[in-house]
Amino acid sequence: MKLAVIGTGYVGLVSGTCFAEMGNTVICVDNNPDKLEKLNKRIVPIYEPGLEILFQRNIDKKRLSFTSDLRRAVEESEIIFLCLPTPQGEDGSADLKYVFGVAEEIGKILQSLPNNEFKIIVNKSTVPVGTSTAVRQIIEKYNIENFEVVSNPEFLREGFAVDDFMKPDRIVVGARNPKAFEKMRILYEPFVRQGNPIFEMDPESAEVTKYASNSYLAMRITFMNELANFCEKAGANVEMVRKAMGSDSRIGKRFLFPGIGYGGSCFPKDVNALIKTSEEFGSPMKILKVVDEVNKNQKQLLVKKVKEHFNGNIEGKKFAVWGLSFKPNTDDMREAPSIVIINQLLDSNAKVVAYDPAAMENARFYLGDKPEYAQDQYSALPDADALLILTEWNEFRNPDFDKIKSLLKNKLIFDGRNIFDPAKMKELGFTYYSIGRKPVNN
Ligand SMILES: NC(=O)C1=CN([C@@H]2O[C@H](COP(=O)(O)OP(=O)(O)OC[C@H]3O[C@@H](n4cnc5c(N)ncnc54)[C@H](O)[C@@H]3O)[C@@H](O)[C@H]2O)C=CC1
Ligand SMILES: O=C(O)[C@H]1O[C@H](OP(=O)(O)OP(=O)(O)OC[C@H]2O[C@@H](n3ccc(=O)[nH]c3=O)[C@H](O)[C@@H]2O)[C@H](O)[C@@H](O)[C@@H]1O
Repeated sequence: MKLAVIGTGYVGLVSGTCFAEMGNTVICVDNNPDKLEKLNKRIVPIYEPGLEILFQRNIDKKRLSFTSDLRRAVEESEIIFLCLPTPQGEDGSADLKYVFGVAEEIGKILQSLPNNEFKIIVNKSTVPVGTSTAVRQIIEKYNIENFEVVSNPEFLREGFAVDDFMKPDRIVVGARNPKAFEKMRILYEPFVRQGNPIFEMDPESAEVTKYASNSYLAMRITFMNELANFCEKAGANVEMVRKAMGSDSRIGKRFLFPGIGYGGSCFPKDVNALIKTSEEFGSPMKILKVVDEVNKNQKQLLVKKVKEHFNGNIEGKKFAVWGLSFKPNTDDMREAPSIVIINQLLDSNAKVVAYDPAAMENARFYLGDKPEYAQDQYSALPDADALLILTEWNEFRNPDFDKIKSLLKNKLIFDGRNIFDPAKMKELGFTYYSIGRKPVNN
């Protein structure tokens, strides 16, 4: 099939590349000249494991190309995917200016085209209920009839985006037109060969499914974060509780890891957007307000522990930070807990030397040159008063503890991701704070 992908970010680039991998011809459009320059020089502008090889192969095969020319992309494609940003607006709701702006442009383009071929405009961005209808109305203003707007929310996770896209747990397609359902079925069948379902529904249900899934996962993490804080006070070990809880098949093992609050470009904004839309429809989801509030507090927790350890004064202290991205296997810094934590440390006149395997360039955008950036994990340590672990990159899991001990000023670790075993830390002589477990004092 001939496809266009409008917006070549985390979702657009992965979707476009994976569609091309299945033999489709995909034109990706972006209006960011720097990004386009990189893409056209065959440079993947994001860190996403497994993407590079598919990206290069499909460019070689001439199935994947990049342009700023929206008109050509729309003209040459039967299905047009919108993978545009839907950031949080000032009042918490999703800002739809990118989606509506491109819908207007598509309307104008379709109106000016000589032929009147059936086009499917697929919204893959995360958008509030009713957006597909609004997009339809925008395009209809240009007297276009032979088209359908489909809602096809995306569920990929950064860091696993290629795997998630190639083998999705499920595909959700919201539409009203049987021809559109059929085209979408044909497009997605190669991705669900194992028998995972394609759920066909109305666009409103599809739009709500996306917010429901993200908010539910955010709620689950938040439950575990509150539970962890309680466990710590009550002398229980949240890691033991988590494993035993998760073994109940009704609960499941995944997404029960407590930490320093969920971050990323989606959970925080999507929870807020659902709070806002549910209020607008007069059916407020009160539980999500608590989720958002608890999550904001959780991001403050580690610095609270640090300050308590140093009797409230960390002025002039130096902290080594391992991990900046909002989670491992990505360079994405959007809403990363590290931003809150490092700013708190700096505001208290402490020094920070940080290292991340992939996110240091993006971190500079959010944190500037206020923290120092180290070349590798160990060069962040010399003379630091403590080590803070903010992202659970695999390479931090089994470090050279002797080296850590020799480089740090104090044998002191604050672990925001529970990557070490407290008993081992005791044995190694560290003072060790983690989440939802008793501190280890040495
Ligand atoms: N990042 C993720 O893991 C996931 C994101 N989503 C949703 O997908 C949507 C996109 O998210 P991301 O890919 O993370 O955003 P992103 O910010 O990485 O990418 C968006 C791209 O759209 C481009 N763009 C903006 N206006 C444009 C225009 N008028 N014409 C052409 N290109 C334009 C930007 O330059 C950027 O490259 C959001 O609604 C998000 O909530 C859904 C599932 C997963
Ligand atoms: O809509 C989106 O953008 C995507 O949002 C999340 O994906 P992502 O933000 O890439 O990352 P997650 O793996 O979900 O992690 C989100 C945050 O929750 C935290 N988290 C995750 C799991 C857990 O058990 N505990 C926990 O604190 C992570 O550290 C991270 O800060 C969803 O998992 C995807 O299904 C969805 O498509």
